[in-house]
Amino acid sequence: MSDPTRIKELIVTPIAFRDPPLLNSNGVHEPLTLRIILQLVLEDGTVGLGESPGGMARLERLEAAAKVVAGMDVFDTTAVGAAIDAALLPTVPSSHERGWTTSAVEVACLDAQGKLLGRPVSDLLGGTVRDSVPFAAYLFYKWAEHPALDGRAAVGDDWGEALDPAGIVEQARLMQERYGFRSFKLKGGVFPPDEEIAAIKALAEAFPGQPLRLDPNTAWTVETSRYVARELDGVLEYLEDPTKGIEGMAAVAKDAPMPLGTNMCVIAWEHLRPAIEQNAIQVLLTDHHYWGGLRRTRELAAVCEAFGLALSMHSNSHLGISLAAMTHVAAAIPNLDHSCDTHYPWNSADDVVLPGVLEFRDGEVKVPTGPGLGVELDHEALDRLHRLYLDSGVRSRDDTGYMRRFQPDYELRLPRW
Ligand SMILES: O=C([O-])C(=O)C[C@H](O)[C@@H](O)C(=O)[O-]
Ligand SMILES: [Mg+2]
Repeated sequence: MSDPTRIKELIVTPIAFRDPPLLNSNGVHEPLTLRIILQLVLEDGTVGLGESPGGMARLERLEAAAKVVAGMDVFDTTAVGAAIDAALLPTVPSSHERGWTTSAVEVACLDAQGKLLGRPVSDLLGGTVRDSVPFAAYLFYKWAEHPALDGRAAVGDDWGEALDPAGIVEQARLMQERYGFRSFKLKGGVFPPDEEIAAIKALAEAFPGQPLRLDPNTAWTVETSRYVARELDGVLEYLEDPTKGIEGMAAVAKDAPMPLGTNMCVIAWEHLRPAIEQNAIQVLLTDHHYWGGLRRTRELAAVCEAFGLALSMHSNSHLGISLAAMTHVAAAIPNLDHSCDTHYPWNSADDVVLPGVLEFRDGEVKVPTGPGLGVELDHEALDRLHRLYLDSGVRSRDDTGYMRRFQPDYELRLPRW
């Protein structure tokens, strides 16, 4: 007799979807970005959903994971994670890298468990401490459109250009109008620091009292970071990854007047000890996609609480399965001190989940109450975006290479200033 909680198969589907020309310290987002959608099918036909960042390496690892999880019990997530980890170990020495794979599969397991039990994933994480989760508007310098290229016409969007303080304030107003966000993060590291300081000051004037953050993704030296921190004293709730590495961040933190946050220098369990010992960071941006999944993220929150680190949440270009997972875990973490990052407004037009559940009201997403993640797969959208993946030929993210198509002398330099 078949056992309903046994995993029958893991279906791994790479997809591509539209992305605006968002600028960062590495270059510019390409017209298409990649994710991988997981359908974990149980013997009884229950399907658990997962979503992972894309790219060939991640796809191959998830396909390898699919081979080892078949036949395992969906409630045995520790064993599922260990089996995947062991399968990847010979070819993927980095535990952080292996974590991307185990995390995506854990979310699919939890979604399936919730569906079997008729309970939301947040219940499986210990229950909610908030009914809705606050997110920040994620502001980017951006071009008005993807320029015409290789016979392809230019691709515009309804956000417009943002290349100076006025453009950033206008984008923030649109974000607030459309989604009600009450805090703002600016992706920096694009223009000389004084221009980005001016943009933050313009936001502070336009949105008095609303929390602001700036994240140049290590585009600055220690000296430049100290200068920016001084200039933005009293203006930022935290400054994110101004410079590279735990030592560099510790040097900046010594006299920065605001907390420093990271999703770059503390990305694995072994980074916590040196970062805490050196007081390199005061805010950790967690991300269940690489911290081992939703349960490990909950555990990470407890570690942060023990050591007095504040907690925020990182995001990359993502769709609704990830947003649902982020919302469930954020709802279950008592010490979530800051609104979470999300790229969702930039990509939601191409979602793979049916509309109606994940909506931003006053900058918050209500925690889904349906079984599992509470979202339903849009099979038509999945097929369409998988075909787009196959036809596009895009197989990895290359912000720098894409920038060079328009500025051949563009150099990736970190720190740049
Ligand atoms: O907080 C962050 O560092 C990010 O969101 C990383 C992303 O890759 C962001 O820089 C982007 O999408 O360009
Ligand atoms: Mg960051």
